[in-house]
Amino acid sequence: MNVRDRLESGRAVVAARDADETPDTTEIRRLAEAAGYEVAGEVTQRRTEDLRYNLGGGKARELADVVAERDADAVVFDGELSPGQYTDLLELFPSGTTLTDRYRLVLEIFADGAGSTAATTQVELATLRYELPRVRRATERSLLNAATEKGSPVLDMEKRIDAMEAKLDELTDAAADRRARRRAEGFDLVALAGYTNAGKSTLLRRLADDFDAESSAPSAPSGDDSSGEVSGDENRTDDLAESVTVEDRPFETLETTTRRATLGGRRVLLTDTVGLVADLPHDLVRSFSATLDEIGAADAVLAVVDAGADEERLRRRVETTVEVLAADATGPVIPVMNKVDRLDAAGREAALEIVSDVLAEADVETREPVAISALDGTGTDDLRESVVGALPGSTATFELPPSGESQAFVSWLHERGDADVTYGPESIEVAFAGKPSVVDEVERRAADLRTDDIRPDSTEE
Ligand SMILES: Nc1nc2c(ncn2[C@@H]2O[C@H](COP(=O)(O)OP(=O)(O)OP(=O)(O)O)[C@@H](O)[C@H]2O)c(=O)[nH]1
Ligand SMILES: [Mg+2]
Repeated sequence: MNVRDRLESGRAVVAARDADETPDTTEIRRLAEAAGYEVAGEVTQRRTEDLRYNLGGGKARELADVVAERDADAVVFDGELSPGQYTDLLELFPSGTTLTDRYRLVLEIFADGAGSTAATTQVELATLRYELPRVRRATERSLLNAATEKGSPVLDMEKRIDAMEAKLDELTDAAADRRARRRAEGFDLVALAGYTNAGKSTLLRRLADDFDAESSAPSAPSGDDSSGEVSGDENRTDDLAESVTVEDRPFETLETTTRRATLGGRRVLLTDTVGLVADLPHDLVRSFSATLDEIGAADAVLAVVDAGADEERLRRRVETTVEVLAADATGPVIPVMNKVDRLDAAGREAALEIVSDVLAEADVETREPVAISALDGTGTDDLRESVVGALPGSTATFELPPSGESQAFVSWLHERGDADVTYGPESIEVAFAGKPSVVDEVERRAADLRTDDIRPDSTEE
């Protein structure tokens, strides 16, 4: 879904304030562009927050002048504005100017790009949750007893929020059922998580079975199911309505998407998730529950970071990612340092140090970081190995009688995990490694084939 290519939100002046240093506007500019604004100028200030305007009064008036000079339609503010600051700033600007803070900007991007019911509902819910306290305050100010009065805007919003939460619960339950089904079919679930623009979708394409990583289009035909569902049919993937697009801009991916991958003989479902961004109120992140659910349900999580980012950004982005993972991930986390094609040995070393540093402080179960380039494939074999090592696994060795039935069983084994098969004159010897639940089933089926020589040696990891 690339509605945003056609979207034009007008000309915007970007404003940013930071108490400790001159604000860096790179990210807010890129977010503004992703929301369809043409950035026509910027005003920044280093000072503590002014209660009235957020910026100092003089700076706020300077901002108004720049808006007029540049003939801008909008101001994009890098931060969260209180309802009062929002109103007072707007009053300074030429009439007709719109004002968007960081939070609303992200909501705008999502509102413009969200396609599926779940994503649209999540955006609407996040917007309502954001507006509710503001409307409540405004209503209180106008002396309406909003909470009790029938038909009041507050009551109305509360009802809509309840309805949307119920709708989302249903969708969430359906997604959970789907994951349970996939697990029962022997799939491991792996989620790709990380800061926006880190290269998650590029990596998904690199690892998935049905993509040629070099091409920009999926190699399998598109179906019309946008739910992220993967077909139970062994041979094809049915969820390609949303193509996995890669773009050098924040929030290119606005929905979770799942693809099939085979890693070390294991059948894995890889889920690409919505990117994270720093400095958003927690409940907005919470609103994108599909992403958090996928992270929470995954047997392993790949935490993708752009290792090419400068030190300060890298640290901030890893911190943002780790914060979310610490709250939601239950499986082991593999830090993936992507884009190392942009770094020399010293750069890689420096990036590794920062990543390890942040991870050491974090309350998550992590594995060794793996350095890769999703773009040129460097390190992706190591990553595959690391993922397989992080997945819950056990092994079993057994012999089968040389029969047609055993043959069919062996083909089945190859689809369920890593089967090492040796054909002898009297028997077929098999060493199998895979998901514990699959290994249990394998042992049962092998026993049914009347082998009397089953020697399971379970090695839980
Ligand atoms: N040099 C280099 N660029 C990369 C690599 N991986 C991804 N990129 C580029 O980084 C940009 C973002 O890649 P995406 O895969 O869209 O990133 P994402 O994490 O899915 O981003 P969102 O969906 O926006 O959160 C694109 O321009 C990619 O071509 C890499 O290994 N090396
Ligand atoms: Mg993406």
